[in-house]
Amino acid sequence: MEVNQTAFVSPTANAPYSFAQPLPFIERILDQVNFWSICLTLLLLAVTYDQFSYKYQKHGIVGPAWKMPFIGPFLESMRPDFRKYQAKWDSGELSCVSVFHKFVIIASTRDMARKIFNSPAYVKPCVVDAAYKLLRPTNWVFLDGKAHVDYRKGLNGLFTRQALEMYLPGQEEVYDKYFKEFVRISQEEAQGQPKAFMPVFRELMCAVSCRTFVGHYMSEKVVKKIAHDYYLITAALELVNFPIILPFTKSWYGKKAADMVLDEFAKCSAKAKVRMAAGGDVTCIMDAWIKQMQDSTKYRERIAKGEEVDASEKPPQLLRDFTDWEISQTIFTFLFASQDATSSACTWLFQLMSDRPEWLNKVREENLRLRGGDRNARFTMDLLESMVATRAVVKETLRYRPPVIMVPYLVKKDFPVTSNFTAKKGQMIIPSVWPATHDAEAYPDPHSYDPERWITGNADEQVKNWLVFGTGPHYCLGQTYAQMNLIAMIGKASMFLDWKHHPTEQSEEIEVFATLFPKDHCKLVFTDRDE
Ligand code: HEM
Repeated sequence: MEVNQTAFVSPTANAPYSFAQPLPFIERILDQVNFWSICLTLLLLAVTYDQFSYKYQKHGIVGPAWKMPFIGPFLESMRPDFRKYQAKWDSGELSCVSVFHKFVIIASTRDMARKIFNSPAYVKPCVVDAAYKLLRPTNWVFLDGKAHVDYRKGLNGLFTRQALEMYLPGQEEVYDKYFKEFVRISQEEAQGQPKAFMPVFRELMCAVSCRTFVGHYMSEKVVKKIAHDYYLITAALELVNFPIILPFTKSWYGKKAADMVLDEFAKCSAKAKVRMAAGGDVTCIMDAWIKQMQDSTKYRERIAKGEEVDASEKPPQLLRDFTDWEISQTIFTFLFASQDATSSACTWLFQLMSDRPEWLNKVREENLRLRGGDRNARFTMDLLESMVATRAVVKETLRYRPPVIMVPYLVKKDFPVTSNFTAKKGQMIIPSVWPATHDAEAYPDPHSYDPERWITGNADEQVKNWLVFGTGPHYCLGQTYAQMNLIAMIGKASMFLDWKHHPTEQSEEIEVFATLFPKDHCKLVFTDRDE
């Protein structure tokens, strides 16, 4: 055959080609393949992978045998049930759940919790999933190692005894106003009937925090708006959220509320800078911080000019200048850290004091006695620090109903938690607080409320179990402030108010709304107390 070498065809390409015939059974399968069967197969493979990955990660610790495909107990975590947490703590010193892509390890015992709090080489706080989005990933609380230690050092000066004393008048002003409001709400709005006061306490705590953090730079109207919208932020704080923020979901509303709060704090910062530069006195945390920055700048300028500056004039911490936005982010972490925890403690305190009138009487007697019988004598640190019964009542409330029951951490490198279990990088690991504060060895009869253990007992010696404010490099920065504030509040309330708790079947049941609250939200009636 003659081959035309100039033709654009190749003999092989032109050759008739026939597919090899598949085996009959493969032919039958191929006949049945369609879009849906491919999808179903992929889904089954993904479910199998999800289950096996969970089983593999769980190796060596307690947890459900299988997980609900992909979402795990996500729906349950949207309605947290305290009894389920308790069941988890009781199930073993390490247990687990897997929600979406996140494998979560729960450490129950005191020693296991302490080990995690004190292992900064392996873990760093992650608060909860949504926190990165609300507080912003650049926020200082997510700093790690030396960067965190250095940043925190710059904030320590805001919580010294001397600094806390300067914030007391602002706090007292808020209590004066809100105690009148409690009586008005009970008598006018509720017409003398029991009313759930938990939302009012949340507003009170938000107002106290805002006054302490940003003084009078924020109007009362804005404080009320923040107190109201803060609910949306708390509601967004589920342990693990849907991975992206979808419009009109809790995370979406929470983020909008957080943006509003950040904007307001940034405005306060701008105002505080002007006032402090003009020589204003320190009335709040923002003032104290900005003053330190401005003092540092002045000191540096003097040194740069070659001036001889006496060592005593050097500010205790030399700070750089922070922008309004940076200041706002940091002040927001204070509100974020305090709002739910102090509201929880405040609600339980009012409930417990009414239910234990013998302790309320001791608090009242102590507060009047230490003020020389004059209930109008103002707060001082000396006064607050000299209270024995009032301190015991606050400490016992925090032990009996620790507001923060667990603190989520992120594993940043493989962490050999026990000899047969290693938490893997990227997993969440959660030291628990509740079991440590309800440990019968440290606190005999742990489920009874007994402030006496802080007076004649040895509760103060149980430092290893006192995890209410965490421990390790991230322990609560505001712990002294928080306790002093609660002592001041309940002491003053005892002298100016009478209140009656109307218990319901749910008063002793615990609701988890980021922190712990009585399920019926604490039904009270307030009346004025005569001198
Ligand atoms: C009863 C009230 C409070 C409780 C029970 C509480 C509890 C806690 C706990 C358990 C932690 C985690 C500690 C850790 O990971 O080791 C924490 C951290 C923190 N708390 Fe509090 N807190 C309270 C009030 C406050 C207040 C009023 C402020 C601020 C004024 C505050 C500021 C902070 C900050 C900034 C952190 C993070 C510290 C860091 O990462 O270095 N807290 N708190």
